Parts: sequence; structure tokens; C-alpha cells
Amino acid sequence: MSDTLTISDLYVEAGPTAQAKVLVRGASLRVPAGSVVGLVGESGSGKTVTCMSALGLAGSGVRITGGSVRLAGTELVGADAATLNRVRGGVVGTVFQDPLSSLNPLQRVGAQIAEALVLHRGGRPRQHRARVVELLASVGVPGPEQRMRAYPHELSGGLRQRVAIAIALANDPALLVADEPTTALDVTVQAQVLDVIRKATRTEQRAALIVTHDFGLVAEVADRVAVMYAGQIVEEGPVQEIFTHPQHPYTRGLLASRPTLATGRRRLAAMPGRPPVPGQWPAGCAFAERCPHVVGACAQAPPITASTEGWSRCWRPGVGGALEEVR
Ligand SMILES: Nc1ncnc2c1ncn2[C@@H]1O[C@H](COP(=O)(O)OP(=O)(O)OP(=O)(O)O)[C@@H](O)[C@H]1O
Repeated sequence: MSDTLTISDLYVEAGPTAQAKVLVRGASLRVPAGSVVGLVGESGSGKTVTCMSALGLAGSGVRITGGSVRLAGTELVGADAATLNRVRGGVVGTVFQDPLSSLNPLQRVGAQIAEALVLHRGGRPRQHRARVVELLASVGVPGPEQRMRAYPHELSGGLRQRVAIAIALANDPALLVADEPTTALDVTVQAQVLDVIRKATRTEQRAALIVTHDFGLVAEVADRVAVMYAGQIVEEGPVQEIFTHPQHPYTRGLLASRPTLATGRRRLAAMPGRPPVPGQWPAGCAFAERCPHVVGACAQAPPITASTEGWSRCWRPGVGGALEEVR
């Protein structure tokens, strides 16, 4: 299967060149066409910076210093503003955690969807009315003809996120990037919104990259997963394989932490061979007596990320964020 998105050996820095902070170090990631990939890692590991800088959407002061990003055949690193504008909203649609901050509070939601269509397809907003209704219906907004006239604050959080997804999907993008799309929602609504994202990808053969700290969400929705730690992708592969045979200690630590999504938890529990529960030293850990940390429940700083059954080693962030073994 060809890749819709290929990120290769990406380096990203921030701050003045002389004292630049390296935020992403050699990240490589592929999102095959028609598949859902979860980019998972703890807060601050560099997930958002990786995705946003890859799409040319990183904040000021953040720059790519190496690597390549190919989206549907177009190289984005070093691309001019016109190419990036064509790609954003056209080839890739983005959804963020908080729809209230991504939607314009002063504009009716239908007008905002129509605006996305006008931007890439031309014409006047009212010419896109039928497509707006169709989009709202496709993301499960009931009564789309009425709801398109609502302002964002008149809708529930779940409906607002559906509207944000409708905007992201407006121009039939090849790739949907969703950054913590369900974190701001309560648990039942989370499952519904994930369902919308899954349908939007599976039925249209569209690829999706979902950024999350929640392995349960990945278990629920993704085909492949990439695990990010301290600016590096430490492990990448099919979800089932990574969940049942995690190779990297950090992945094991993440898997041992409690996923929030009930359905994801059920799927995880059904996978044989997953790591032990947090808070306990695994049987046979060679460092149990010397090391003060416990799996997934470390109170120290910097934390040791994992020491689980089958691993006789503990790891912690070392110089420059690289993992070093604790001896
Ligand atoms: N504009 C910036 N300038 C300097 N540092 C930045 C900038 N943006 C992000 N960072 C730093 O880069 C690191 C990675 O941030 P990022 O937002 O990508 O993490 P994340 O894994 O997405 O976490 P979260 O889930 O909390 O969003 C953090 O240490 C953050 O402080």
C-alpha cells in the first residue's frame, strides 16, 4: 500500500540558533493510504510539534532543520507558501482538541464550513449549501438544516467537535490529522466522535493520523501506532504487534498506564501477553532492589519510564533527552 504521509528523519528546533532546543530528533513515520495511525506519547514528548511542523503549521520560532515530509506525493519541507496553502485544508484536514478555540464564535457553523469550501473550490458560500448539509449529516449532526444556522456556543461540545471534523473533511482531504480530538469531551461523547473519525477514514479510504496520549484510543481506532518519547519515535508498527510485543521499555510503561477509553480497555484486555499492571515490580526484575521506581507509577523526576516483565533493565531520560539505561 502506498503512503499518504511519509515523515523521514525529521529534526525540529526552537529558539535562537545559538541556544536552539531540539524538539524533534530524527522522527520517521508513515501513514499508509486508507489507514489510521496513532501517534502516542506522554505530554511534552513532541507529538504536536512533529505533526504541526510537518504540515508547516508550527508556531513562530519553530523550524525544521532536517528531514523530509511527503504528503500525497508533494514534498513539504522547504515548500513555498502557495504549496503549503493548497495542501492545508485541501489535501490535509486538521482537527484539534478544543473546537471552541478552532471555531469562530461570531460566525454560524454552516458559514464556517462553507468558507472552507470557498477557500479551496471557489464560488460563493450559498452555492455550497447542499454540501454543507451533507457534511453535517455525514458527521452525525442531527437536523443539519437547522444546526447549520447555530453559533458554536449554541452546540454541545460533542456537536462542536463534529462541526470541526466536518470543516476538516470539507474538501475531501487525503489525510485527516486529529490532535487529541476527544480529550475535551466526556467519555460517552468521546466514543461517538471516534466513531465519526473512524467512519470518515474507513469508508472513504482516507488516511488519518491521530495524536493522543491515550493507548486506549489507539486500540480503539488505529491500525498502526508510533510511540514518541523525548522527541524521538522509539517504536512503530501494527497496533496488535506493538500491544502484544512492545519492544521498547517506554512503550511498555505507556501500555501499563491506564487507558481512559472503556472500549479501548476492553480491546487491550483481550490482547494476550500485554504488560503487567502499574504499581508492581515485575517478577524477576534484576533492578528491583536498587531502583526506587515502579512500573508506570514513578514519583521521581526524571521518571524511569518502564521496567516490566521480560525486561531486566530500567531506563530514564539522559543527556539531550536520549534514553539511558540505569545500572
Ligand atoms: N514554540 C515553541 N518553542 C519552544 N518550545 C516549544 C514550542 N512548542 C512546543 N515546544 C516544546 O516542545 C516540546 C514538545 O511539545 P508538544 O506540544 O509537541 O508535546 P506533545 O507530545 O504534543 O504534548 P501534549 O500532549 O501535552 O500536547 C515541549 O517541551 C514543548 O514545551
